[in-house]
Amino acid sequence: MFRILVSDAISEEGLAPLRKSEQIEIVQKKVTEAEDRLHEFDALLVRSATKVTEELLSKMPNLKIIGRAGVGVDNIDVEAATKRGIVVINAPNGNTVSAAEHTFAMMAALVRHIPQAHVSVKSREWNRSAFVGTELQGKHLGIIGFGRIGSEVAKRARAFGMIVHVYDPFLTKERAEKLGVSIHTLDEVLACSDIITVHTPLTKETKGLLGEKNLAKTKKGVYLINCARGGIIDEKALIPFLQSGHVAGVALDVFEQEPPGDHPLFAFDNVIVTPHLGASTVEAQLNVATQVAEEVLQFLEGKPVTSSINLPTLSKDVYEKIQAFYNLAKKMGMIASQYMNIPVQELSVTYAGTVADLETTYITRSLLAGFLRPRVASTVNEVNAAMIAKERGITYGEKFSDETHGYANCISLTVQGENKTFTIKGTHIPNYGDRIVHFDGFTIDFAPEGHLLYIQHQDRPGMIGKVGNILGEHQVNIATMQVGRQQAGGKAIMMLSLDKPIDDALLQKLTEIEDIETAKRVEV
Ligand SMILES: NC(=O)c1ccc[n+]([C@@H]2O[C@H](COP(=O)([O-])OP(=O)(O)OC[C@H]3O[C@@H](n4cnc5c(N)ncnc54)[C@H](O)[C@@H]3O)[C@@H](O)[C@H]2O)c1
Ligand SMILES: O=C(O)[C@H](O)COP(=O)(O)O
Repeated sequence: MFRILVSDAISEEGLAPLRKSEQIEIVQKKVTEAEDRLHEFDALLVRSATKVTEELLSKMPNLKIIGRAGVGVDNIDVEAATKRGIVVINAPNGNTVSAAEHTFAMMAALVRHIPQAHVSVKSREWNRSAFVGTELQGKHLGIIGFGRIGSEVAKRARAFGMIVHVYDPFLTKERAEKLGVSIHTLDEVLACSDIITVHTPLTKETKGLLGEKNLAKTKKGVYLINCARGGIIDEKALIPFLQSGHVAGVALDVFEQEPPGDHPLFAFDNVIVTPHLGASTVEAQLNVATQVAEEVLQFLEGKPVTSSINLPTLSKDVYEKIQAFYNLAKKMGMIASQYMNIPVQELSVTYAGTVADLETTYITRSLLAGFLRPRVASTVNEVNAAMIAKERGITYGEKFSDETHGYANCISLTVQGENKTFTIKGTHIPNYGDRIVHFDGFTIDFAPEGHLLYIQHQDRPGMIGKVGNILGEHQVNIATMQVGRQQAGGKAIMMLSLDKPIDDALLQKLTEIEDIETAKRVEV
């Protein structure tokens, strides 16, 4: 049973595909109300309210995937999740339009004093002169952060006859031209805008972006809007600019602390606020829930997720193309790790032939995960393999070559250990399977699966028989046996596939056969 904890309000209709599956149990509870079952859950679905901390993750040892039904993942300790091999996905575009529309609603409300007029009329006042506003048409709108939402806001601004100025350090000239905006520096946007709206994620760079220094660069009478993340506009720094009238008004949908409680900004009549409603529409919530549900189903079926925060994004057809190599690489990593059971410094993967034209990053991650798995007690997978390798001082890299050794494709792994370098080469033959075709300097041909027994020996008559006899005496059946040698009478190797694993005593017995130099078990 795949157990999912839904700890924030997520659209029931969007979750329907998950509810239909008999393999899935959905529990809708706050994490604080599900303490007794936290250890059971395979998946956790959240919005922005649930804080997915390292501490929470430590209580959820079975967690495999975190689904964020929305964009921002600043409420999730992604690094801690990655370290645990937990994939984090989000719904990057499900609430874009709703957030852009909410931004515009706040903009109109701000410059036309709608909330204040609403309260006044409901208090039986009829004070029309108190709420004279300004038009949006002809005003200069500064957009800081020109991604999905920022660009949707720009479209609406142009429809309102506004002049749009954009600051986004990652915006390419081509995209700016395509979207019909000109790129400005932050200072230019601050200096020329009548209204400034922020649409960046909350990061180290954007936290306090509109703090005292940059607020001082804005036009007197500027209006500010934050429907992105609390803290991008420094709430404390705002106060003197409101007191002096430099800032004519502020619209906040998000806060540094949510809920904000009794906030000093609420003392200002020209600060209008909403409780993080940017994505709170029927449409947005259906979109994000549907997207997350689809991703979780993909994950459950062992297929690649498409909107992962901590994995390379793979489309379905790319995954189908690389899957055979992804599996081969993982097995090669596992074999190399068990064979080279010594500390290693570097893994070098070379791709040749048809595999070289594919998305090899993912294949390499699979190989790395396979290599680390026999060496790490906790979960190791494509999500955390790179982080674990770095922690263990293992570097890895990819190369490409034309040398396929006569195969249509060839993956070559060279492992650099203390005083030992080991190379293994593998190929995938469609409709036949995976083959290891080179092993530690020997040409050989065996399937990388099952209970393998590697033996290095002197090339003498009768060696194979001696090994076979001892295994037979111990009721260990040989499924396949492949041999390789560098030259007659020299060094040689056997790779046997056994019907069951062998114990230490039998392994020791094999190493005692004359002219046998090494015997190693390898489980794939
Ligand atoms: N209020 C809400 O309910 C609501 C709804 C949806 C999204 N959001 C927030 O809005 C943010 C933006 O959402 P999005 O979908 O447009 O994300 P996005 O990733 O598409 O766009 C973010 C943009 O910010 C830019 N950026 C990053 N760092 C910057 C910096 N230092 N200065 C200027 N620009 C910078 C990026 O280049 C990118 O273009 C999200 O991170 C989320 O926190 C809030
Ligand atoms: O980042 C987002 O998607 C928005 O802030 C929406 O957050 P919510 O899902 O808590 O409404």
